[in-house]
Amino acid sequence: MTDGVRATDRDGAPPPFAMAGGVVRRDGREVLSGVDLRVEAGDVLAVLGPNGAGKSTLVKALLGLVPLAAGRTEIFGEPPARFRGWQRVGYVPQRLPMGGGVPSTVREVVASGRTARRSRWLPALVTDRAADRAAVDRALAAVGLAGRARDSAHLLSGGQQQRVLIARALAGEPDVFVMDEPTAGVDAASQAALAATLRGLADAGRTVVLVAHELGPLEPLITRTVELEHGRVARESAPSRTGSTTGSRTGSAA
Ligand SMILES: Nc1ncnc2c1ncn2[C@@H]1O[C@H](COP(=O)(O)OP(=O)(O)OP(=O)(O)O)[C@@H](O)[C@H]1O
Repeated sequence: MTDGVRATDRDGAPPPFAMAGGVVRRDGREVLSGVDLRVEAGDVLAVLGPNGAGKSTLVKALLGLVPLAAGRTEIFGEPPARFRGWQRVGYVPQRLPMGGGVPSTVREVVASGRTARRSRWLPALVTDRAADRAAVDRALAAVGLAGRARDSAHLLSGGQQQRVLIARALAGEPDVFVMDEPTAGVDAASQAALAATLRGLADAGRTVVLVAHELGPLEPLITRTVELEHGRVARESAPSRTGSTTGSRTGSAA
């Protein structure tokens, strides 16, 4: 492989994410320093590291939500600015964004995960609307919030809001999930439920990138880990599908 960005997988398809020499500066300070990272289809990758190491910045940069000051990154072979397949990517941010002062119900937030699947120009067909409703119902059930669908999302606890955001991503039925600390502030039972959901996604061949401080019950699902320190990849390991670590190395990710 000569170029971390351009290389393709065995089928010739570009990988979900490929970053080469990624640098991000915030307030004139380098918070991501020359990160090389390829995420292959089917990876369940955990991005680990201490507070402030750059984990959230890395996943936002992979998605093009923060610009690179140097280096390159691609989503399914396209730079984020040219990428058009957003229905293939589900992002679970750390917090529920506060939108415009209009309270949204849990169902409305989860249903917004379907938006990228719809045409901007054509009205939704009746069959599309039925598929949307069914996907939203499945997503709500998967995170145990079916009974809270009509509640205001902003009045839920932090852990429940996190589950709403996970459901929003599930509702979009994407190929790739990017989750920023999906277990932060979530009780043990909800973490176990999330682990079961992730197991289903992994078994279905979905790609998952998740940021975590502690893996907890998610640990057995993780196929790769990347550990950041001070904005650099300090360690990379490749635990097996069953979660036991098969190897690790120190240095920059390839
Ligand atoms: N919008 C911003 N403006 C300025 N600095 C920022 C901004 N966002 C993040 N930073 C800084 O970038 C560095 C990396 O932050 P980031 O949130 O990516 O780390 P993290 O590893 O995800 O931390 P945590 O585990 O606490 O969420 C930190 O020093 C942080 O203060």
